[in-house]
Parts: sequence; structure tokens; C-alpha cells
Amino acid sequence: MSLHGGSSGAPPAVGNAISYGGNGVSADTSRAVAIVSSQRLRLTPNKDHQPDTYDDLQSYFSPSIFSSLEGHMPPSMLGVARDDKVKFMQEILLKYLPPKIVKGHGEYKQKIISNYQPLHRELYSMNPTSFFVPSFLKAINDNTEQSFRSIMSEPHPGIFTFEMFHPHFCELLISEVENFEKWVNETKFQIMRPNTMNSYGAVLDDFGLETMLEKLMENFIRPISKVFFTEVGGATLDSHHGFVVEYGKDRDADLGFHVDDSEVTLNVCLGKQFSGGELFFRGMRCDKHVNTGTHSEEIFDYCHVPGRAVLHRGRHRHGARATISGHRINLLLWCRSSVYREMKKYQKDFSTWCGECNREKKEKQRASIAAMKLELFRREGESTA
Ligand SMILES: O=C(O)CCC(=O)C(=O)O
Ligand SMILES: [Fe+2]
Repeated sequence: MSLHGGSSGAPPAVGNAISYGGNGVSADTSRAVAIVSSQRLRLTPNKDHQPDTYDDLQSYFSPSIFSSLEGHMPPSMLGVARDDKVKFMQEILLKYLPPKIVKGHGEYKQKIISNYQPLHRELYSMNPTSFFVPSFLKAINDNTEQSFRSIMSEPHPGIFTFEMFHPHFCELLISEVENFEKWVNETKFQIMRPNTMNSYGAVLDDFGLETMLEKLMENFIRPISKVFFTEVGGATLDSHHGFVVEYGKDRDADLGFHVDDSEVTLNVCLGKQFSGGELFFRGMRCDKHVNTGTHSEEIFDYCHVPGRAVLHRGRHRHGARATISGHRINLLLWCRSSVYREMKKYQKDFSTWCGECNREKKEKQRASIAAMKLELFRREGESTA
């Protein structure tokens, strides 16, 4: 079977937005990190090495952890800049936090929220009339499949696009993110990036926007998902991961082929001006079939338009091509359902949405019909003999 592995042609190894590279490490949080084997920690520390001081460092982890861990770093890392050492060590340390802390990371968030001064306070509580375009609001208020379909296009099965945010909301959110990044740079606060595949971008939930995004999911995305994504828990979405990704010069270039750690993903382009950055989709797959090849009818590319949303299943394999010029910022809301995740453990057949389960099921049906026909012919032959 031929495989169309996105722009790179590389086979997709997927899981929770973990990088697909050959060194990809499987993990169960969006913050897990792929570690290259040559960059492993040494069992015994280098006693001759004098570690940097980290007392001024603003991080979830205490400065003494960094000083102690530094001696264990691979020899090639000992001489690099302090910021790079911090990044390397923090990524390793994050892998070993209990999942609960990584999920909630209350203390880390608390540190940010108590020190960061928001620029546009009006973004921090949900205000539908100033956030959304009227057509979107009307469709949500009417709350029927017909009203949703009236504002949406479905350019490819399972991928919905629609006008969502006012240009002014997009401008404010971009400006808030820029303000947050300025604060991060000034204070040298070590922030966690949205997932292992991004070196830039910010987790909106971490600097105070969690409640607003919770409302966005509950009151606006869940009603739509209940209609279009029922079989993956669309009606029971109950948690989210909200962040922005940034591409262009001095930012990430592209995003590799992956699936999201979500049941339903909302991806809205906030701006600014850019060329390139198209999303490429390559069919929906369950865990078992995530690395199987792509069929021609599953290939779909989408060009981002500022203000416009794309809504798709998290298991719809995708990636983003390089942003060739300009600066692209997108808002991502990974929406999850704990009920669906629990039920999924006992389910083997995902043929209602997984392209490969569906093909296997059809093939089984075809084979059993063929066997039945053969048996009928045989019996007919016997009775006429
Ligand atoms: O860059 C994009 O538009 C895609 C981002 C994405 O797929 C993700 O962050 O999960
Ligand atoms: Fe994604």
C-alpha cells in the first residue's frame, strides 16, 4: 500500500502530538519530549565540572535541581549556554513529573498568574458578542444541525470550516500573546511550550485564559461536536488544552504529521499576514491503525484564512506546511472527553470513523458473502448431481 506521509513523505508515528521522528518517545501528556539517545543523561556525574548558578531562575523546579542535574548532562552539553542547558534539563524533568501535576501544574500556573499583568482584561471573560461574528452566534443560538450547516462548509468528510472570530478579537488576542511573550523574555521565566512539536507558542490556559476557554468549549464547541462528532465523545467534551502556535521567521517553520491528544480540535487562524502554512490532512485512524498508509481519497489540503475556524477529529491525521513568509498565529483548542476515553478502552471496532477499521470491516463482509455464495453453489451442485 502506498503511503503519503504528508509533505515529508515520512511514515507517521503518532501519539498525543508526540514528535514522529525516529527518536520519538511515546508518552501520555502533551508535554512529553523526544530525547535523542546521544543526549541521554550520564549515570555518574562529571565531578570536575563546575555547574552554573540557577538562583535567579524562574521555573517550576527549584534552582538546586538544575545545579545538581547539570553534572549528569552529556559531555557535549556541558559547555553550551545556560539557557540551552536549562531548556534541556527542564524538558527531562518534566517527563518525570506525576501526570497529575503536569496536567494541572498548579504551582507553575500560580507563579505566572500572580506575576503576569494582562494587557486586555476583556479577553479573560467570555463575551460572545464582541468575540464572535454574528453568523456564528446565530447558528449557536439556534442550535440545530441545519443552523450549523448554514454557516459551515465541509470541504472534506469530517473537516468543517466556518467564520468564527471578529477581526478585533483576533488582534487583541495576538497582542495579549505578544505581551505575555515580552514578559517571559524580560523575566526569563521558563515557560512550557504547547506540545513537544513546537518550540514557540504559548499555553493560554497557563496565563489566565482557562476559564474563558472552558466556556468556549462548553457553550460553543460542544453543541457543534454533539452533532458532527458524536461517536468520538463530541457530546461529552469535558476538558481542554488551549494554546497558540506561531510560525514564520524566528518561529517554528512547519509542523510534522501527527494526531492530536484530543477528541475534537478547534484550529482558528488569528493572523497576521503570511504565505504557506497550509494544513494537510491524511485520513482518520484509531490507535491500532495510526501508522497505516493513506488512500488517495483521504488527501486534503486546507489554506488558513484569518478569523476562520477549522474543526476536526483529533484522530484526523494532519500537519502544517512551512510558513514561507510573514507570521502566522493560530489558536488551538484540543477538546477531550473523559467518558469517551474510558469507553474506548473496551472498544475494538472504530469503523464509524477510522478509515482502516472501515476497510477491514468491508473486506470481512465481502469475504463472508463470497464464502456464502460458494457454499450455496456447492450445495446446489450436490442437489442436482
Ligand atoms: O499549524 C496549524 O495550523 C496546526 C497546528 C496543530 O495541528 C496542532 O497544534 O495540533
Ligand atoms: Fe494538530
